[in-house]
Amino acid sequence: MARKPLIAGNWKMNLNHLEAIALVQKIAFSLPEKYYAKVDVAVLPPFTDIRSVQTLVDGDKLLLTYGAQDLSPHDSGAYTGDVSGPMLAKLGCSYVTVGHSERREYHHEDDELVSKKVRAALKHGIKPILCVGEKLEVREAGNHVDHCFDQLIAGLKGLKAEQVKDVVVAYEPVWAIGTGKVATATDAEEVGKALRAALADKYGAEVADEVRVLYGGSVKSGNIAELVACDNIDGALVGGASLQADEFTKLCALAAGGPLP
Ligand SMILES: O=C(CO)COP(=O)(O)O
Repeated sequence: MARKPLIAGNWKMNLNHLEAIALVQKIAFSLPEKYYAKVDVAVLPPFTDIRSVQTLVDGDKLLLTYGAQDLSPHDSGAYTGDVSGPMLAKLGCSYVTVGHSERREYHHEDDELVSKKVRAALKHGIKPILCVGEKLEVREAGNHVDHCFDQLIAGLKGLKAEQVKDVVVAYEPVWAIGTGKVATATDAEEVGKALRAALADKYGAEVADEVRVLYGGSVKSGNIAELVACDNIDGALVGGASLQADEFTKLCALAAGGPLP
């Protein structure tokens, strides 16, 4: 089955709402609509920008989608500082990253919490982008596939096969994030293939065939083509390069199979 690639720009803690509007306008201006038939494009701004992005996307009927970088496992209540699935759904979010390595590291999120967040997203019709990936020492010990497998299975805990189809998986080796060190296409495909095999094993071949597996970690216009050419890599979760309109547009066009606009 041909899966439509997804390019999702994880802005992390960058750009205020005015800068967000400017960036989305530039992307919309420079990526002609015809490309969206071949690639899904999403931006994942900080919470404070989402309303502005929603207004722009709705007002100008843009084909670009958007989402958030985190959500609470709870729907509402006394959870100071948190933002819930219903709030994000009301803002029209299509995606939310869950279990990003930066949240696992700086906010001590464990697999149990990650799986609750995955379920919270699905409950409110938002596709979770479940991030998995190993640190350098795990890779050097040769345990990267097992590590990602464990994070995947734990993150999907409690889901029915039908729900798993709506999950996007992102393989992001921690050592490749923001370092300029990209995993080779062979490295990405090795893990992508193993994760899809794990999905087939647990949820059936039909489900495994539908789930998009992205690669993330120093993705740029110069390496996206070889990554999406891999059988089991269906797009990218892009950090730094998603903050520059020209670079992000190029990346999306190349993921769509080109030519450059
Ligand atoms: O963490 C990432 C995306 O979620 C990757 O970040 P970079 O593309 O900046 O390496």
